[in-house]
Amino acid sequence: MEKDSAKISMAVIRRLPKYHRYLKDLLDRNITRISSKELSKVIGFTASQIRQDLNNFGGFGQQGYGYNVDALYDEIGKILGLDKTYSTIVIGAGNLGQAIANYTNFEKSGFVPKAMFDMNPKLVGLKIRDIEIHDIDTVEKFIQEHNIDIGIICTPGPQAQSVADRLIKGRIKGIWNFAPIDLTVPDEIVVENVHLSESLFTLSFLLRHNQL
Ligand SMILES: NC(=O)c1ccc[n+]([C@@H]2O[C@H](COP(=O)([O-])OP(=O)(O)OC[C@H]3O[C@@H](n4cnc5c(N)ncnc54)[C@H](O)[C@@H]3O)[C@@H](O)[C@H]2O)c1
Repeated sequence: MEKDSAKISMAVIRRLPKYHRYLKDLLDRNITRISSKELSKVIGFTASQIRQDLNNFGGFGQQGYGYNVDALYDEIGKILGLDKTYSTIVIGAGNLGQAIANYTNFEKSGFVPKAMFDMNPKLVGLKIRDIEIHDIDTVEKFIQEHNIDIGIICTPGPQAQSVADRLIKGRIKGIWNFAPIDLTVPDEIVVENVHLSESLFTLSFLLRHNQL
């Protein structure tokens, strides 16, 4: 039986996209069946970790057979919510916002960009691919009228909280935050931060300690 998803640890949830990515790779190589031991070799988690992780969602494996790669890929995709499509908007149409809007792979995974928003009047009215940049003052109305699920914050840090407040007022469901601040949001709003500098500084630490 599937456990209540609220009881599944974030550590397990954070590993699921990696399972999904490796399973896709196996499917691309026409590998349709794999044991937890073999999966462990390719993915780098222990076989017992893999069994434990997947048991959280009902197992999927069969003793003596292993995992059906196709079924497991589909199931993990469903658990991740990738069997649905999401409407997204990008706030901040600068370097990063434009790069995200130009990246068509998110759309292929079901994250459909509906609009961009900026406070700079020189950007308003322009398009990135076919995605129009709107005035930030219209964002709340746009979210409600187009039933937007996810707001992607690509503004500088000092503006990010006020942007998040506007998204929440428009009743956004989730925020993907690229600004280097921790947002304060109500419990029902889901936030996922991508703090690129923290990742870079971790690399810096590893480089430094590698050299000692
Ligand atoms: N560019 C990168 O590779 C990168 C890397 C790491 C982190 N980030 C973070 O991503 C964010 C964006 O970076 P960038 O390089 O794209 O900056 P940028 O200056 O090129 O773009 C920011 C855009 O946000 C707009 N903006 C500012 N305040 C706004 C508001 N209140 N409402 C709507 N729009 C507003 C600006 O007009 C501008 O167009 C920053 O927080 C930055 O720290 C960027």
